[in-house]
Amino acid sequence: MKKQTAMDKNWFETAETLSAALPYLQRYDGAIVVIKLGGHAMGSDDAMDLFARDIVLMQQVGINPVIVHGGGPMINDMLARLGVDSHFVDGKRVTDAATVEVVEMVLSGVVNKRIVQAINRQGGRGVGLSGKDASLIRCEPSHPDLGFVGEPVEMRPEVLHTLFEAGMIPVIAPLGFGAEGETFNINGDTAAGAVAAALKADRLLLLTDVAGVKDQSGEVVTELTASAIRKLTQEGVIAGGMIPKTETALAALDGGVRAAVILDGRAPNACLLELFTPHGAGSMIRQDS
Ligand SMILES: Nc1ncnc2c1ncn2[C@@H]1O[C@H](COP(=O)(O)OP(=O)(O)O)[C@@H](O)[C@H]1O
Ligand SMILES: CC(=O)N[C@@H](CCC(=O)OP(=O)(O)O)C(=O)O
Repeated sequence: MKKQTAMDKNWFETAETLSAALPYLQRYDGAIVVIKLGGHAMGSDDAMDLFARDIVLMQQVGINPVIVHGGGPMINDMLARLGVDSHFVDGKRVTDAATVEVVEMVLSGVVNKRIVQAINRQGGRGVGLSGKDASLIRCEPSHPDLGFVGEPVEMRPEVLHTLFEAGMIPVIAPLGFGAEGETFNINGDTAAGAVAAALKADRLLLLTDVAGVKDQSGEVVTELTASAIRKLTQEGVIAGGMIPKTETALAALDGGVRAAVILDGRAPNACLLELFTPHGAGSMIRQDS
């Protein structure tokens, strides 16, 4: 069989690849796949359309896709336009009362609706919501120094099952609510992991701007166990923004997700190649057996 590459834009339109994909289509029938789309992985409108086409195709073949998005760069732009200073501690934005208003405006507004519209343009029915809707994500403060940064503590995923049954595709902005009615800003990876665990998802796909988790020599490792991740982190090979991503993957596995995959969201058909080909895409992380 010809090895498919991420450059094959019309991957699912050829009979050869479709027949190779058949066993995978059957395997994933009815599966729940949570996809985290980070701000850096959101490209031009054309790239967004290709991403949305993959998501709609997944749904058409029987998968229940859920998108959890980020939008850090878009929040940065808006804060800069408003003259509000912002900084990060350990990958999380220190979020005061003024900042959380802007975060909600940007994530639940422009970013969320851009994704919803892209899905709808491809013939799907995207429904935008945040962790506030239907009490999906209740949070507690993540750390006293971070202000309104939330850690998910209670999930109510029923609304997502209702949307699946209605044939709709949930698109979730990473915001939550607190016991006192506060709005919390949640790191996008953390929110995706919490949603995936609450749904006991079959796959958590973390889309980013690198091909996967790289080892000491800079090669992408296609299969990783939880203990291999811990070793690479201790050795400093996994660093920076990859640390919260791999931590999210491990927490999701502990929460009952079958496997998490870190892959390049900018590559055409990335999600389809991961799900429907023998070689997959990116780095797949599983529990130690
Ligand atoms: N071992 C590693 N393998 C791959 N990427 C790594 C590794 N260690 C650190 N990184 C960095 O992590 C980045 C991804 O994290 P981040 O920029 O936060 O992604 P996103 O904005 O998509 O959430 C990569 O672009 C890369 O620079
Ligand atoms: C607490 C925290 O840091 N929240 C993030 C939420 C958006 C996000 O995670 O966006 P990416 O996935 O594009 O990085 C923020 O304010 O930037």
